Amino acid sequence: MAEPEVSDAEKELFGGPLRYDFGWSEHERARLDLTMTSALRSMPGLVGVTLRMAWRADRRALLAVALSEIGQGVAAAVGLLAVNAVMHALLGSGTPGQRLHAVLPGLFAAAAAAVVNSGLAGWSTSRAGRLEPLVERIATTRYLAAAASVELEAIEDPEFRRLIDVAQFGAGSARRMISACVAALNGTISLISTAGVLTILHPVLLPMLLLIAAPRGWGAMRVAQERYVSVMTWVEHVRASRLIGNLLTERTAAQEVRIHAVGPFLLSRYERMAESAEAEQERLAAGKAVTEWVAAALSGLAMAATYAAMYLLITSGHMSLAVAGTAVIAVRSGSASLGALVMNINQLHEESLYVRDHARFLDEAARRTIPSGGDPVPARVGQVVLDRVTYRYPDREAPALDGVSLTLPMGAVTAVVGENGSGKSTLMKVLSGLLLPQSGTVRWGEADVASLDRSQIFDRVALLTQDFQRWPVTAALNIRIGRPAREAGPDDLRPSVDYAGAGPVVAKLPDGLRSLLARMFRGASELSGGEWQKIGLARTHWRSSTSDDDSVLIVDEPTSALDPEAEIAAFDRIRRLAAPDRAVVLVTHRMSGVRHADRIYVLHHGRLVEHGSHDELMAAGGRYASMFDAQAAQYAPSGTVPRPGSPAVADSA
Ligand SMILES: Nc1ncnc2c1ncn2[C@@H]1O[C@H](COP(=O)(O)OP(=O)(O)OP(=O)(O)O)[C@@H](O)[C@H]1O
Repeated sequence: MAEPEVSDAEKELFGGPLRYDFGWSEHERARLDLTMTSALRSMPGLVGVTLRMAWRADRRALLAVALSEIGQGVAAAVGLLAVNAVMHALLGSGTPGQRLHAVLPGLFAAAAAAVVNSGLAGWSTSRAGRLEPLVERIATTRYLAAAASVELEAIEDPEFRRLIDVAQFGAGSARRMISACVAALNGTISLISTAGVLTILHPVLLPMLLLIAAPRGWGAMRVAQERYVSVMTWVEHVRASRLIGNLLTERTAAQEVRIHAVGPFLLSRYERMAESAEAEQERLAAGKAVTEWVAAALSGLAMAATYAAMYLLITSGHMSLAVAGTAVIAVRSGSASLGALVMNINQLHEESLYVRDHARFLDEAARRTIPSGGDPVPARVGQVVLDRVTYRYPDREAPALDGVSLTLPMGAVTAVVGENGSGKSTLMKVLSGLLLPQSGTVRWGEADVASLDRSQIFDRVALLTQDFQRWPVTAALNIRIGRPAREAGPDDLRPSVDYAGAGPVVAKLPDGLRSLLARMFRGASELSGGEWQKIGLARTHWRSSTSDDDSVLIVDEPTSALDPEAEIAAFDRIRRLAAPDRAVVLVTHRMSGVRHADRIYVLHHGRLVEHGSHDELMAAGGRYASMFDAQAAQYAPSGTVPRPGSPAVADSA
């Protein structure tokens, strides 16, 4: 496929034409295979998939739709035959009065057929209107449930993530497939009935009908294909300009947009990118106009040939005037049905690509779902032990954790330190059961996590990470959501609020704990990063305080947004969370926060290189001691630390 001529703005911004790595762009390629025959061949399978989904959703509604569509086809055929009777009566022998009288039964039959037809169409619309949202809801619920229940490893796997992206369009497509199916069924049945009536009237009329409709079908296919080619080549570029446009309105970019004058810069690039996309739209519209004109001309020629043939048949006495009159009406409605049918098959094919992705995602998600069942976790375990644990991310060469062994006794505070990328967060994911090690074991007491019920492991872990979820709900629910199944009113949550030092934060909110913390909604409040961390700490307290069994509390960089005083208080609070039935694990770069831990482990390139108490590690003078000293030096009296940019720094560089 030729690379489109994109604007120079895109080259400047992205270093060349943009290509998104999204699975759904595969479809744009697949759509190009769309030919009349392939679309027709795949039709029964596609209809089957959709019908099965609709059958499971509401079989009565589905049967109603099918019956009403078949009924409409029959009514249309009866209508045509009635028209034929009217024609015969009108053009038959007798006085005008007798002929008018003879017309009446046919007219009544045609009117009755039209009334029945519109009644059935209404019934079909109302039942399809019930099926469509139902099918969409079922498909969406399945998608969301599957996505929420897969292993974390699947969520972090780029391939699977792509499948999640692609499959999200499946539910909407399933809904649209219902209406496309109903329309296709309607088109097929009315075509069959028209074809049947035409064949009864005269055998030559059916091929004539096909000849009239074929150019229009060809035109519809060609316009659709042209559009697909264009979508495929332009989808990334259109999105690129939208991306730039969105940046101008985004809150996160707002400050730089104004102060660095990024606004006018991006706006001019947006305009240039949009202009090149508009030129493509114009080209497409011109092509469409030509194709449609050619199709209409060919169809017109076929129509003229049909009328000429009918003229010859009438003049040679092979066709009556009445049959010819009915045939004119039947040919017009038949060619319209055929054109619509082509469009519907086209749409069915397009939507089915996304429905298939949805099905593929569900299969893959089922394969990667966190297994249910397993042995129960004993209420008392005494300690959690990692024994020579190794974990490597699927898309990485080097292991993130390499033969790590450590023990977390209940009642103790264990700290894990190490430079960026040393494996601390990965260690926490393994510890919490989110990731299973590729070798080595994690044991709760004597039991290996691999044989335990994972949902029970999760139930025993409380997690507070630096990027903990800021849920767009009320402050109370933001705390209660630490254990959402447990009902709690403001009074129940008060100890957690007090524990986290979040009292003043809540007091400032317009409606206390009932205040909504979701900026996008009217009347909602906004918290600062540090205030959110206090809410997070309260949530962790709520979760920990609602468990009686031995558990592990993991806190990963909990104080990064806190001011120095709040940080000291937070570390103190976290230490106090250690209890006879709780092991606390603290991950942080703030060395002052770890010095009081019972035991400190130092990670380096995925390996544990040192462990001991603060005093032992300082005395050993190794990596921990140098990390501690480096941070302590930041707070040394001025003059002993060179200022950035000073000659001393420049000289030593
Ligand atoms: N989802 C992932 N997929 C692939 N590699 C990952 C993933 N998460 C982390 N890694 C890699 O694994 C290694 C350990 O990362 P990890 O996040 O555990 O380090 P960390 O010690 O917590 O770092 P930091 O202090 O910066 O938070 C790093 O090399 C990182 O790039």
